[in-house]
Parts: sequence; C-alpha cells; structure tokens
Amino acid sequence: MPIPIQQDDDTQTKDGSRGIDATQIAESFPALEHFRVQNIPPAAYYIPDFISPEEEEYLLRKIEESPQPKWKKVGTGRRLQYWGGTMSKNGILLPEALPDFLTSFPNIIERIESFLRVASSAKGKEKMELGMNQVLVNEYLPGQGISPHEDGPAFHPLVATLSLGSHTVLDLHHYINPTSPSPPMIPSNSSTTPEGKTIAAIPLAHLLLMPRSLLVLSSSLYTSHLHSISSTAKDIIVRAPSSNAEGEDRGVMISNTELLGDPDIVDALTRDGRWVGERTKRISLTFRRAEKVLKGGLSGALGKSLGLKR
Ligand SMILES: O=C(O)CCC(=O)C(=O)O
Ligand SMILES: [Fe+2]
Repeated sequence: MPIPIQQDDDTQTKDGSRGIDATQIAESFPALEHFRVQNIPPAAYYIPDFISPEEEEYLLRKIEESPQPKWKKVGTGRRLQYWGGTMSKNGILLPEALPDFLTSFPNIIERIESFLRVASSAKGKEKMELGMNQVLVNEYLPGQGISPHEDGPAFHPLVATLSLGSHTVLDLHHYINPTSPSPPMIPSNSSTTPEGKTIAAIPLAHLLLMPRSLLVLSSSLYTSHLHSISSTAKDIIVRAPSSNAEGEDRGVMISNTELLGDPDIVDALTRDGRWVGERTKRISLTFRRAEKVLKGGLSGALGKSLGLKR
C-alpha cells in the first residue's frame, strides 16, 4: 500500500458519496481475505502500511496538539482522547463533530470505510457499511499497557485500530467455558472478570502491530474474546517456543508474521529465531460505530442527566 487517498471530485460514486468506487476496482484490489490472520478465531485482519509516514507524522502532531482538556487519564496513568462524542452509561453515543484531521486530510475514516467496503465486496460478498462515528485515541508510553477487556455491545462488532509511533503486541484471550469439565491443564493463575467469567491464563494469540498498520477485529473475536496489551517496555518475538529462557525473555510467537510486510523482522526471525523491539511512545486510534446515537445533538444538561462519562 499505502491505500490511496480519495479526495478529487471525480472520484465521487454514483450515490454522490466520496471514495473508491467498489465496482470499478474490486477486481484489482486484494480481497479482505488476503489480510486475514490465519489460525485464530474469526476474524482479525492486519493491513501493513495502511498510511504513509507523512500521514502518520501529521496525525501524531494533530493529536499531540489537541487542547489539554481533550486528554483524559485512566487509573493506570495512561492518557486517552475521545473524538466524535462520549458514551452515556447506558451505551448511547452523545455525538460531537469529528475533527478535520479525521474527516478531511488525511481522510482516514473514509479511507478505512472505503477499504473495508471494497475489500469485503471483492468476491461479491455483502458490502460492509460501517458508519464509524467514534474514535478512541490511546497513548501508551513504554511500559504502559491495557488489561484484558471486551469493547462491549454498545459498538458494532467490527473495530479498526490504526497504530502510530511505535509497534506493540496485542494479546487475544478467550474465556474458559464454565459448563465444560475443567481440563486438567488450566493454569491456576487464570483471572476472573467482574461478571464471574474466567479468562484463560495463557493468551490465545499475539499480534505484532507495527506503526502505520491497521488491525480490524470482528465477529467472534469482537463478541466473545478479550484483548490486552502487556505493560512492558520491550517485546521479544520468537519463531518457535524456546525452552532455555525464563519468563518474559522466553518471548512470544505471533500469528501475523506473514502479513507484516517487514523484511527486517522476518529476516531476524529466520536468522536469529527472534526479534526484539524496544517500545517507544505509541498512539492508537480505534474507529468504531456506536449502535445507538442520541438524536438532535447534545446539550450539557441532557448529557449530565444521561450520566455522561468525562
Ligand atoms: O491500543 C490498542 O491497540 C487497543 C486499544 C483498546 O483495546 C481499547 O481502548 O479498547
Ligand atoms: Fe479494546
């Protein structure tokens, strides 16, 4: 890639909307299936170099320059921003206008939507119509992560995350089914959610997310699995399990090696059996569609009465 920007008026589609005309280029465009991460539950798609380094730099600057009150702090000290509005306690988006850096140059929302629409329709499948209306920006300093969680039913079960600045490793987790007999090998340090569901102690899979890549999580990976990022400053990726290393030094095997599009990493894995990456500051943008949106905009008083999270 990078996926082309659609800005010119002559790229308007028949219905007047901007973007790639699916019927024109579906044939020549790689099908979404091409980006599918293999051997994990359906479905994750990893698209390397979804944006250019210049676009990455521009987005990083715009996010950094956002007014101070836009930054919120979570318990662990990590910072985040919500664009497009915040969610009420009962899962309704209290909408706000999205900023120009997401809607015009580099036109990233439309580009993600066009990509998914075109790529998913390449084999005559039903087109994905998303209508992304909220963008969550997360900042991670080296050593910061996010504990295992689900993004929840308030959002359409397809989210796209753009990584900027640094690589990271996203861990995918599954629940241990309480109704099936306990397998003898379940490690005793598996954790339990507030709802009493048990999360398997060992992640189901690891995905290396490089800067400028787009990760799409959908269907059962969205609805019945969890994801997390470990609070580490260094990632060790290995080609095969190693028995002579302890703890974190053991490294992890990733499920998206073939999709990385990064010869240096693939070479290191082939030559040395491992790749070590020191994390730097990472900004992620998660694009999603809140299913329920408050009609008629938001007045401060109404927002408060709905339990607006700020
Ligand atoms: O930073 C990421 O890649 C994931 C963020 C995330 O899972 C979330 O904020 O819900
Ligand atoms: Fe999440």
